[in-house]
Amino acid sequence: MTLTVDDILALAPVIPVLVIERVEDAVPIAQALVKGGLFALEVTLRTPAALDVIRAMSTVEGAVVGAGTVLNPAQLDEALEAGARFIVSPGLTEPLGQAAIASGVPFLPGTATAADIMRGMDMGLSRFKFFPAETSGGLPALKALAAPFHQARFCPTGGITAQSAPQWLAEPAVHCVGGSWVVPKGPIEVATIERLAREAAVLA
Ligand SMILES: O=C(O)C(=O)C[C@H](O)[C@H](O)COP(=O)(O)O
Repeated sequence: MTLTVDDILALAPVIPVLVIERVEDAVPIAQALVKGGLFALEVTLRTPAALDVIRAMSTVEGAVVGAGTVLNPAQLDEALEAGARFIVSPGLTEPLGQAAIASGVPFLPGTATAADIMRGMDMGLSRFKFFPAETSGGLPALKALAAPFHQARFCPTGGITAQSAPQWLAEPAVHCVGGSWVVPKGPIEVATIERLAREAAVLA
């Protein structure tokens, strides 16, 4: 099923940002996240295994697997080829933006300033990652940016925690938040991931 960017943002209040080193971890982690109630999974292209992780996670029923840290059209093509159903980028460049729009894939480019958002809107985009959320001024900055851009909606990411997420989610311009806290680095039990996902899925 083809989903729109709004469909993706509405799947759960939190998009887990995943940095997965070992492809054998992909399916158990995706199963735990889906079981916990998080369905849109952002696999960052930060590890050599990432494209195979996207392929493996895409076999898990209920998982909607996307690629993060997509920096250019070549990586966009690789991610799409691996089956990514949405694309997240830390920023917005003209080449990546044009290629993503031409492909039709739901695309969430990073923005941190009014000029970033205006560049995205010039391309016809209105859904953005706000990145890096906490160090770009946090919630006060997002509120100030959202005021003039009332059609824009955001998925703030970067420095957000289970504790701070509810304040972000209470902002009308925020559709969901992204964060790596659901799958912390290092060896971790799938039961813990499922519990963290379950807690994240009911944040509002
Ligand atoms: O990899 C990317 O594409 C990024 O843009 C960065 C990630 O979204 C953040 O690093 C997640 O932030 P934390 O939840 O603070 O770990």
